[in-house]
Amino acid sequence: MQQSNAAATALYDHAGVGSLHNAGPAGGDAGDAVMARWLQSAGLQHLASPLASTGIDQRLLPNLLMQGYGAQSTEEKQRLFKLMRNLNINGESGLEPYTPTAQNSGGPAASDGFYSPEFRGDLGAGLLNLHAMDDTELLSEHVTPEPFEPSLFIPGVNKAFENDFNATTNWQQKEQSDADASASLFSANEKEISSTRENNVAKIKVVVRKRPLNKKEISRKEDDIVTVSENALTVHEPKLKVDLTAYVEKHEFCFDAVLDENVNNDEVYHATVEPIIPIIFQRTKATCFAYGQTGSGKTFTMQPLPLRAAQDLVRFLHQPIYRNQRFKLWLSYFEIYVKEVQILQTMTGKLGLRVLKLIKAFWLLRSAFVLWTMTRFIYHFVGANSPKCSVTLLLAIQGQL
Ligand SMILES: Nc1ncnc2c1ncn2[C@@H]1O[C@H](COP(=O)(O)OP(=O)(O)OP(=O)(O)O)[C@@H](O)[C@H]1O
Repeated sequence: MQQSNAAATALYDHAGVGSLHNAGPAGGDAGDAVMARWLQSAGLQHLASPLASTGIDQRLLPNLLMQGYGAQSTEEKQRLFKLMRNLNINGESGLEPYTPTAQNSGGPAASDGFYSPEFRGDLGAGLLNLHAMDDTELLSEHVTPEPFEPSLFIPGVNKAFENDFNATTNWQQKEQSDADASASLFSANEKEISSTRENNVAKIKVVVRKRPLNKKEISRKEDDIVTVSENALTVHEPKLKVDLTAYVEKHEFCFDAVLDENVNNDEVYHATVEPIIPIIFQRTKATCFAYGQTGSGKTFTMQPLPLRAAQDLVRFLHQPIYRNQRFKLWLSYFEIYVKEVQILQTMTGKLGLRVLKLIKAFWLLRSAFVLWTMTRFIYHFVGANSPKCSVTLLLAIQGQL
């Protein structure tokens, strides 16, 4: 490596005195000599003479080399690749940046040379500097979690969403109170915050749940390629460079919440459905659905949610504040299979409540069936081409879209 750097430096130095690139399109003796020394440094001197005899524009030679011109074996191609990388095309190796010398300042401009943008452009087609690639290009934009509006009636129920909201608004309140202790100003500010809150209520909350590797995947010794941190998950995608070295490309995605493989179904309920139950009592519509590849855990995740939601709904209906508001509980099951919607059962009022208690035992089986068909439907129309990933998306929607 040391050797090839030295050769690259030689090539670089010669650029200043008009050797390789200043030799013009037809090349020159000095340019040939530098090229030969450079190739020799990697034990590839045998590639120099065929190239020199071609009469090809010297500036195209590195590009041709990278395309395999002259090199026979994979090992030779790999050596060429390393050699080219050490040329510091992107200014990232140990070489100093090119500064035009007094000698060349009067001659052809540096921009015409080996390191010129024009030349780099030529190299670009054949030389892909993977080390210079910026993985962050693949990062999604940072998404600031937007909470649901907490219920006005049942403080404390919207724990998860309220925590999110408090995190974003606490600093505003603190700054304001520090700056001005005046109660009237504070209350004006509170009004402002409250109106901002009303205008900025997120209508959709997206939660991702990662499932653990299953027995089959473990027995096949598959890697767990998803890691979770706070509200982001990273997919570690194994890839191969052009020189066949393995590397891992990271793709990071942000969501309102990301639940790792250790969370239980109760925690899923707390993070997704529980906060939207009180919202229903504000006469707002709420929906929760799951999306994900087959086997990613949609049924496992969704199955316990309707029962938990029904328990909370009944509990709310019995609270004094709602008891006299003539709320009706109306349950219906329907199956969506391909293009057909079939209503399985509908119940209203007190009958609904009574039947709800009776069917508790059958609830799990029935909801699993309905959710299974629903998710199959969603998968069929939306997810057929999605990449394999062991995560389930839970979309908790409040209000009318
Ligand atoms: N978080 C989890 N923890 C433990 N096991 C899980 C988890 N999520 C899913 N599983 C298991 O993974 C398997 C597949 O899950 P599930 O049937 O829910 O997937 P699915 O997305 O509904 O698949 P399909 O779309 O084919 O119906 C099941 O055996 C389930 O028990």
